[in-house]
Amino acid sequence: MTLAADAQARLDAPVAVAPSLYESALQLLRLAHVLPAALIVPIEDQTPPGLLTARAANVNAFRGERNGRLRIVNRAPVPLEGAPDSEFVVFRGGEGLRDQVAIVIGQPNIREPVTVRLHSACLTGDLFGSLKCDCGDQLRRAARHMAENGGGVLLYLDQEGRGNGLANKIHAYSLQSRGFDTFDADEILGFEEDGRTFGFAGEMLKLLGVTQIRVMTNNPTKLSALEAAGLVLVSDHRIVGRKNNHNIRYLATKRDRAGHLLD
Ligand SMILES: Nc1nc2c(ncn2[C@@H]2O[C@H](COP(=O)(O)OP(=O)(O)OP(=O)(O)O)[C@@H](O)[C@H]2O)c(=O)[nH]1
Ligand SMILES: [Zn+2]
Repeated sequence: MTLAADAQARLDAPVAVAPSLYESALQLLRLAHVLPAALIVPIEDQTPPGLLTARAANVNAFRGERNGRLRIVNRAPVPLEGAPDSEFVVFRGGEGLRDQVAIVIGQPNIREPVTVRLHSACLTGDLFGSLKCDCGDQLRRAARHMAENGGGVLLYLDQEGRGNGLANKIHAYSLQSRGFDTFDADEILGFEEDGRTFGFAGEMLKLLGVTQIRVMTNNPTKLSALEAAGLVLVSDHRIVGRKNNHNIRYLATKRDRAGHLLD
């Protein structure tokens, strides 16, 4: 909490390896999209009445377990501008019980390699065209590319703010307005460099019958996660948004610190 309240405090803050129980507590808070700051109070005897309890092992296993429970709950055609032959497929039962969406654009042949994009939600960029990132351009360009090139599957993942949630992303933006870069701002708030996982996205593709993929991304972590989920990666290609004065540092930071394949 001190670190979040005073960004400068991190410079000489003592750092120690956290015991695994503490890590589980932080993981629980991250899953709940609140600041990962926990007050640890040992309980001597019995658990006081009225206190919710969760086992550390269950918290640690939560993400992996939930992937196996994903299922399609609804699907319907939704014509999109530039991609009129589109269908929204909603999945439920995964991580955090959040609904996830696959948009099937055109009529991709699922027996052949299918063009796919895993797009992490970005309210500011996707909906309002924020100039701070490249998300809105990437989303629309991916949909258009699929519509014009034999179709594809666009996974719109409920991972706002690289999985930290909207409130924490805007908190991070307030730190960025004081000069911190995108990853340092998250670190000050107590988040990992990038806490997203993509295994469940692989499960979504498999539930749609997709086995071979051409992936539109600059993020190598997405490629390895999809391969680890059992999909055959046939090719990948870059998907870029327009550069401007507001996002140029963000794009360079992703390239230099997170290995994104951006020139
Ligand atoms: N925490 C945090 N999240 C951000 C920030 N800017 C954008 N995001 C989120 O980052 C996610 C997109 O991640 P990016 O790093 O832009 O791209 P990517 O998904 O890793 O890779 P691509 O497939 O190449 O687009 C979205 O969920 C955005 O809401 C930021 O400064 N802080
Ligand atoms: Zn964005």
